[in-house]
Amino acid sequence: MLRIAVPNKGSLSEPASEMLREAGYRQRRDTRELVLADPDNDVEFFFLRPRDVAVYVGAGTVDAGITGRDLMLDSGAAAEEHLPLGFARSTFRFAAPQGTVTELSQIAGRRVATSYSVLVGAYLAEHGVAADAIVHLDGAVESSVRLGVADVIADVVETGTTLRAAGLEIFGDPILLSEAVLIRRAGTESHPGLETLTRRLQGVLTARQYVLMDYDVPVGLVDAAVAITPGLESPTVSPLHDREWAAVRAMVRRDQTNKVMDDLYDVGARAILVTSIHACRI
Ligand SMILES: Nc1ncnc2c1ncn2[C@@H]1O[C@H](COP(=O)(O)OP(=O)(O)OP(=O)(O)O)[C@@H](O)[C@H]1O
Ligand SMILES: O=P(O)(O)OC[C@H]1O[C@H](OP(=O)(O)OP(=O)(O)O)[C@H](O)[C@@H]1O
Ligand SMILES: [Mg+2]
Repeated sequence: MLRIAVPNKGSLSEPASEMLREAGYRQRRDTRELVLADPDNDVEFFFLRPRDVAVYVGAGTVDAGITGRDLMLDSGAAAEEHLPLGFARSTFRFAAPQGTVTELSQIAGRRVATSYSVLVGAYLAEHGVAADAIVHLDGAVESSVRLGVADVIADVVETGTTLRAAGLEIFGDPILLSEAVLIRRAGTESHPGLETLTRRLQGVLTARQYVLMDYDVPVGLVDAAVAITPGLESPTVSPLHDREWAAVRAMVRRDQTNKVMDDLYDVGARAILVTSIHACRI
């Protein structure tokens, strides 16, 4: 039985469960459920605080877990990234009141508030900057400067709305680019069930990232069209009843759909159809 830790709250929780559901696993209906068995798939899910997921994975009491890259690194647990999952993307950055601090070295002698003390401590040490103190807070870190417990913050930034509202401005390079990741215990043999889970999640990622494109093209223009839609391996080219024309089917990146259709039309393709991929195994 594969044991998987899943965030029970916060911004990772809902998309993580949604992705597992799309991958064919049972997920809880009631957000208060802490454990859920999925006997058909020989899997057991443990719903844990996002910050604790890496701790359990590092201790080896669960085989894998979903958490944020930033949370995993901050935990200091013996866990490693197994598969990036493409949601909960954020950057982790320093910020300060407009015009007060503009570069990393100026953190020397100042107080830094953060919920990610380990991550920030390691980053400052690596860059040879000695802060006056790292003030550990649980959340709402953006208010710490106004309330006088810190001079600078280090926090998760997505749209920047929260920072702006607090009158803060980012400075320095991003400390980290984060997203949700599937993690496993560092340096261990992979559980056979983990390989199935990984393939299923990769299938979900592919189905989200790609569409299926079908079109007809004159036989003499197949090579030009296929150069625009090379697919993942090689596109399918089938004869049509009208021997002058061929039908082509290829996977295309979802975010390039319209540009690819324009280019295909320009080389002479017609009847271009786009279909979503419901599920796949690559
Ligand atoms: N606004 C956001 N946009 C994208 N990702 C985010 C955002 N806020 C947090 N995250 C990411 O989500 C993960 C966990 O953060 P989240 O804030 O959900 O946990 P939490 O702070 O424990 O929950 P809560 O804020 O509900 O107490 C981290 O990996 C973080 O980078
Ligand atoms: O750049 P933005 O799009 O504004 O998003 C970033 C904010 O979102 C998260 O806060 P959350 O709501 O999780 O509150 P918390 O700080 O108490 O964890 C994060 O900690 C930032 O404060
Ligand atoms: Mg939060």
